[in-house]
Amino acid sequence: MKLLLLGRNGQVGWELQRSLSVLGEVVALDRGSSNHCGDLSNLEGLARTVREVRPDVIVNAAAYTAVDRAESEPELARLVNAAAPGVLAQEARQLGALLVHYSTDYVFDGSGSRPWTETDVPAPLSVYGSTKLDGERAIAAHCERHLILRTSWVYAARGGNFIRTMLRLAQERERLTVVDDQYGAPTSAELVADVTAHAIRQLTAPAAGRAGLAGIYHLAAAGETTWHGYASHLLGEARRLRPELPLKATDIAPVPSEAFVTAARRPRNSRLDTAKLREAFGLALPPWKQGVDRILAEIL
Ligand SMILES: NC(=O)C1=CN([C@@H]2O[C@H](COP(=O)(O)OP(=O)(O)OC[C@H]3O[C@@H](n4cnc5c(N)ncnc54)[C@H](OP(=O)(O)O)[C@@H]3O)[C@@H](O)[C@H]2O)C=CC1
Ligand SMILES: Cc1cn([C@H]2C[C@H](O)[C@@H](COP(=O)(O)OP(=O)(O)O[C@H]3O[C@@H](C)C(=O)[C@@H](O)[C@H]3O)O2)c(=O)[nH]c1=O
Ligand SMILES: [Mg+2]
Repeated sequence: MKLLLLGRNGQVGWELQRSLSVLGEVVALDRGSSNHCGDLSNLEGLARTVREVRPDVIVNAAAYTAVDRAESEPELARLVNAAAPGVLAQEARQLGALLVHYSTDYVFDGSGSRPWTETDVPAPLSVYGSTKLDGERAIAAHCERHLILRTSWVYAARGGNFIRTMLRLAQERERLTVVDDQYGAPTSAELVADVTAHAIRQLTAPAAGRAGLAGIYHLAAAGETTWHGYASHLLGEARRLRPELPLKATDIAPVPSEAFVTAARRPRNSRLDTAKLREAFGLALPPWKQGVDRILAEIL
């Protein structure tokens, strides 16, 4: 089996280089690759890459993920998050390839407190969320053989994420303010990559009925917290693991969303119901703290 991985240096892309390697030959590209075009803002180049590589599976881990910046750069966000996945879907369909793609809890408006299911109607609050939703729709419209995994609050030992931001801020400031009215589940890039490999294995197995597995699934670690709960847990754990770390922040103040002003609005309810994924693929999803503690041990 031949796999084409786009966005290989992102949080999820980096972990996919590991988890996909047991499935077959992986051609892994980033935007600066010289052998093939891996730049999602170059739609012709992207189509050419798929035609040259002729993969059995395309895994797209590249995306415009700067949530606040997207508010002032909507065209670029839409090109990368919506137009490029549409091109990948058309090319995958031509080849009969499986297209694997990622989306986000930010496609929802965050109303209510019930975990969102795959049949709930998305209504994004931000440019990022809206472009990600358009990407999902472009894929569903052009390529039946797709797997879209909607995940949330992704972190990894490398790359930009909330854990690394909090560890940095806690060394700079005595007091942090963190929102305590947005609920979700921090999910490790490792988990996303491992689940992806399991799902691809099942979707490409010669067994009958695999076609029925295509579609959209919610993938997040088990349990829930708020950004404040997440920050409190990770800084407590950091102190326990490395008492000598110069963490100045002793006060982590919980604040409502209105008190922490950002360019983009974010959903209050980002809980994802993962029953469909667990049942379809026979998987268990670990509690969110398990992955966070593991990555902290790695970072520190
Ligand atoms: N991060 C999160 O919290 C969440 C992410 N997701 C989704 O999961 C997927 C993976 O995200 P994650 O790994 O966390 O994101 P990262 O931001 O860590 O990685 C995204 C990668 O995409 C690359 N990229 C951006 N623009 C282009 C472009 N024009 N051409 C080629 N590559 C490009 C980035 O490269 P560079 O660094 O050079 O810009 C980066 O390597 C995305 O679809 C994202 O929307 C879903 C929910 C939560
Ligand atoms: C840095 C910081 C953030 N916050 C808040 C702002 C926001 O509501 C929340 C998280 O902020 P961040 O900017 O780190 O995270 P954000 O970029 O919103 O993370 C999102 O990224 C995209 C790609 C996704 O798809 C989402 O699932 C989600 O992970 O925490 C504080 O309250 N205090 C702080 O000091
Ligand atoms: Mg961010």
